[in-house]
Amino acid sequence: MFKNTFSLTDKGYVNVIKGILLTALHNLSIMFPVVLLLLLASDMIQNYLGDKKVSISLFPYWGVALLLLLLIYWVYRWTYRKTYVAAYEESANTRISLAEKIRRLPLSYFGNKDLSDLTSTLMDDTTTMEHTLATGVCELFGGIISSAVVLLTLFFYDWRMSLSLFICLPVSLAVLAISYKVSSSSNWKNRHAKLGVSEAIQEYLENIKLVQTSPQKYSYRTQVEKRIKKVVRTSMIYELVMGVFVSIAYNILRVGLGLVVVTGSYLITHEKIDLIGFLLFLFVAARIYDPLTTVFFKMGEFFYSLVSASRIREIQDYPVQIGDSNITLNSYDITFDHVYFAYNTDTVISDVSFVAKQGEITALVGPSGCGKSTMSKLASRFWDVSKGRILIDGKNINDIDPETLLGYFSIVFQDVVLFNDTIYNNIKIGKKDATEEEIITAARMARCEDFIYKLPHSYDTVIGENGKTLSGGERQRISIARAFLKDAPIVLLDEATASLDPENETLIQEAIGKLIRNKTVLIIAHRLRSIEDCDKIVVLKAGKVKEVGRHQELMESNGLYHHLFELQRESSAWGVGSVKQV
Ligand SMILES: Nc1ncnc2c1ncn2[C@@H]1O[C@H](COP(=O)(O)OP(=O)(O)OP(=O)(O)O)[C@@H](O)[C@H]1O
Repeated sequence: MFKNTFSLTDKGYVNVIKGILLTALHNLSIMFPVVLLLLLASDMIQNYLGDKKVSISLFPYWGVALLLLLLIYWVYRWTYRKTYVAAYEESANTRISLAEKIRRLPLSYFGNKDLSDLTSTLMDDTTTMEHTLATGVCELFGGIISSAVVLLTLFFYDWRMSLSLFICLPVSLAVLAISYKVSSSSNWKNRHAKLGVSEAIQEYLENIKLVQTSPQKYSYRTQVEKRIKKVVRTSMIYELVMGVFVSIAYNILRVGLGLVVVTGSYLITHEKIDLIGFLLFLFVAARIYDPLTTVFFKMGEFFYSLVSASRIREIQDYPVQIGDSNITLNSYDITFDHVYFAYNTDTVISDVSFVAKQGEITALVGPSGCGKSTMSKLASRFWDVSKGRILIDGKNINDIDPETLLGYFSIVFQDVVLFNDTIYNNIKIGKKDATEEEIITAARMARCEDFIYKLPHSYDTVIGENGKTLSGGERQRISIARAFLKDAPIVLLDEATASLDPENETLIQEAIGKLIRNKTVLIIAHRLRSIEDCDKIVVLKAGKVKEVGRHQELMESNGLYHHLFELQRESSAWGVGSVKQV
């Protein structure tokens, strides 16, 4: 429960428990000097009030004080290391485990999540937890334990005064518990408002070119400003709610001291305790809640961190796609067997059945939005089918571990993803243990060398965030080089040559011809001319198979394919000049 609440790793949980116990020990150790002072004061007063006035030797007190100083220093050092160092370690471990988990999450998870939301969990939420673990959690629970130990000890000394002191602690903690319930919704609202700002700023920056040229640019800025103001508003409400409750809880705690004075005075007047005993109790009582009162004022932060913990937990608990990693595939026909799929509730693929055979090129064509890319993503288990089966080598891909399955695929998508790294490393992603020679050969086959050698450091040139220093065609060629390097038995090409100029397109198509020899190839291309020679063409419309056949058969059947082909033929004759002529 505790581990879950703070979203701790196994190691972090053990460290936090140690941190709590050490903090309690530290709190108790700092009580010892108070006791020592009280003993000295008691000695002196008794000596002063006694018949024989003998001066007391301070030597033993100095000795004990020195020992206590060493003890406190040692306990503090130990506590500091356990709480702070363990908190930093825990946040590093949490980030690593989250990143690993995010890597294994199905794409369906990202459909409902914004990138800035995930970044915020990885960076902000883990930092919040780090801060709370280092300061709040150990201090709060350590403070409760040390206060309980001292209260218990005081009970043996005088149960009546202890009771008056103790009675306020549970009330005060109850007020804090209520404050948690009451502030919870404003806490979440505040967090959503902050996320809204990150999203708006990210969108603003990503689309800065469009924003600058748009007549609406001031309205974009106003939207960001509005969201920032919302954060201010929700933060103030949250702080206000917490401020009211925390000050009530704090004052209730302090009422305990007043009750001790009243009870003590009563007991003295009825000669049930002596004055020195009373003063001694009062000194200890005044210090007993010190560790707790510091934490009380951090309660807002503490509750805020619970939201972070629950956001971290949401990712950690999200189910990942499972499957057997020991399954091996020996042949690579892909069979789509009555496949259905919906992204959310809208079905985008309905009852699709066909076979993409090994050694053949199967093309998926159809109007925009008909589900071509979705089919290729289903084949590689980026998403799981809602109904039906996809089989490779007769095995249902849902039974195969996604990473193992992807090992059999080379994929070139329309939207290329590149890392802010060298060209060399960006190509190497295709094959972890590739040799330099293999990388250079793959780059050459994908026609990358034409531009690589023009770059200042050729293969060692760093290409910026998502390859922003390269053109669309150059980026595409790097992703094709990756596919060459991987040389997997199944190849998915989703508009792989879409951003290439005609000269490069022809050259790369030749190279792709070599790449796909004797493999299972699923190709998506809008330009129907480029798939005329495919072994099988599957024509989709609104997520359903309309026609299947070779180019010539489909043209002769005079159906959707024929219609699309004719449309493209007409549009290829179209040019800006033709508008003028109309
Ligand atoms: N991540 C997603 N979440 C929700 N709906 C999606 C998602 N991706 C695609 N869709 C919807 O699914 C349908 C099929 O999309 P898909 O990208 O497969 O079509 P496509 O035929 O490849 O289109 P295009 O030729 O324009 O690339 C479309 O209606 C699209 O709006």
